Amino acid sequence: MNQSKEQRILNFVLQNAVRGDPCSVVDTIDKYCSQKEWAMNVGDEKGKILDKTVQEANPSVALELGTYCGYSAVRISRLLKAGARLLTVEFNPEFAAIAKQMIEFAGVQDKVKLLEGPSEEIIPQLKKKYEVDTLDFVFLDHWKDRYTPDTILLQECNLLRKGSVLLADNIIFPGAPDFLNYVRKSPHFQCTNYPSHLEYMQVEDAMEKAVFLG
Ligand SMILES: O=C(NCCc1nnc(-c2ccc3[nH]cnc3c2)[nH]1)c1cc(-c2ccc(F)cc2)cc(O)c1O
Ligand SMILES: [Mg+2]
Repeated sequence: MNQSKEQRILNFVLQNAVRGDPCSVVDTIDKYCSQKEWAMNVGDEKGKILDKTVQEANPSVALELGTYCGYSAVRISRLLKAGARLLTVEFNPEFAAIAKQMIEFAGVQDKVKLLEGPSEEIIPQLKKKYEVDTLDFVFLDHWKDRYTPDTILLQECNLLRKGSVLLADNIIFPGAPDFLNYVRKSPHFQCTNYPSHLEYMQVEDAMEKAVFLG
């Protein structure tokens, strides 16, 4: 049975990156996906916007929706202060299995908890089952038509507090027009747009930051 693209990416990391070094894992995935096979990691150009937003927020508890191979989970967790944690949600069991190995190879498993299942089921469990009070930072990078319902669900579950930072990938490509509409029209969010490019391509893309105002 021939391997999946995600398995090939993991194998390339296991053979070429430095175990326990998150930066080398991130750089090695970028090298593979820019030179060999395109994949939907946030990539280095948008990754730098992600880095700055995470550093500014300096979260104690962060949530990622859409783990995929674990690239942004490794990228985010390498910046977290001691004792801080990232919860990352993945729906697809194959992706989750790859991401688990990627996170362990990078040595960030103590900071990252990978939750397998649909976001609409997991978000309502965060307070009781995963002992979350409120979320300081949320990275939305899952199915683009889930950004809006999940942003509403986060509010309904009282998981956002004044100052919680949402950062959404792919605002232009593949696009999340209803999310953009929702947060920009809402009096509860202060929005900032960050023009960029689709990972590993010269196609226009952007990220949107939406800070919850309470
Ligand atoms: O679909 C994307 N990302 C989503 C993956 C995912 N990984 N996990 C989930 C999940 C996780 C919990 C969920 N709960 C409910 N749905 C869920 C979906 N979704 C995506 C696609 C592209 C893309 C660009 C150009 C193209 F020509 C084709 C594709 C670029 C990107 O940067 C993306 O992020
Ligand atoms: Mg994306």
